[in-house]
Amino acid sequence: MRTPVIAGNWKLFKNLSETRELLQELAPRVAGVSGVEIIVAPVFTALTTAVQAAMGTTIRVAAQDCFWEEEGAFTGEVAPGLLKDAGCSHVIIGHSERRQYFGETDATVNRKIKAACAAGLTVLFCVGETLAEREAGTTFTVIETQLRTGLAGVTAADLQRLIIAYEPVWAIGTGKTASNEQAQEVHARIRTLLVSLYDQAAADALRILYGGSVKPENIRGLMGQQDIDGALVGGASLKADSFAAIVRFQETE
Ligand SMILES: O=C(CO)COP(=O)(O)O
Repeated sequence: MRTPVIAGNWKLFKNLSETRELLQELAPRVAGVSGVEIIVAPVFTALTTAVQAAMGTTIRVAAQDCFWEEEGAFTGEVAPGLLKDAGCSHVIIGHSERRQYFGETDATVNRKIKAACAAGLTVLFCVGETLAEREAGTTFTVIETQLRTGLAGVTAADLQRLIIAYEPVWAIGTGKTASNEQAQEVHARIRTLLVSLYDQAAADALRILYGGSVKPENIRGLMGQQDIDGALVGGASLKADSFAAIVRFQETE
């Protein structure tokens, strides 16, 4: 049985007081939910505030990116060990917005994943195709390359520190969710690839989240799919009510 994961990627939203406020609103709304891992990913400057606000709850805190070196002359970067030191348990790596706007490549994603695992963080490794790639019929080729390169040198032991998030770029912030079937198809193929890269047991244990316009209204259908083990939520994670409703997907009608 894979424990579902519901993660909120707050992107570049929420200052310190808003971070505190959102977590104070969220905590009572998700208290008592068992069997779901809950993660929020605020901006770097709000991480320690979030860690403090989440103390005593089951909510875990993720960073939205990290660097691959632990220290050195790398102005502006944040090391995985520093995230751990700040109280983060998770880090998002390879989000399509970093690939699109900040020059993230499969090779840098790979270095970051290995460094984050070595620092003892759990990685939310994002993959996904653009609309042009889907329309050209290359969805799975693109994702396979992202996975093969991203996971190069990632050991079976490291894999236990990994969660994959499939986020079709065309579904992010557009209100267009992949259909349950479209998402399931890609998730199943990701799992099959993991069997060939590792083994059946490792692939069976790994959580694969879906991301892209996830809302309280569509989470249940997505979670009903065999290979969908949770969600990476953007917009709907910025409000306590909608994020809590997604976390409580087992209870919605
Ligand atoms: O990018 C996402 C999460 O990382 C998805 O964002 P939306 O839920 O706003 O589409």
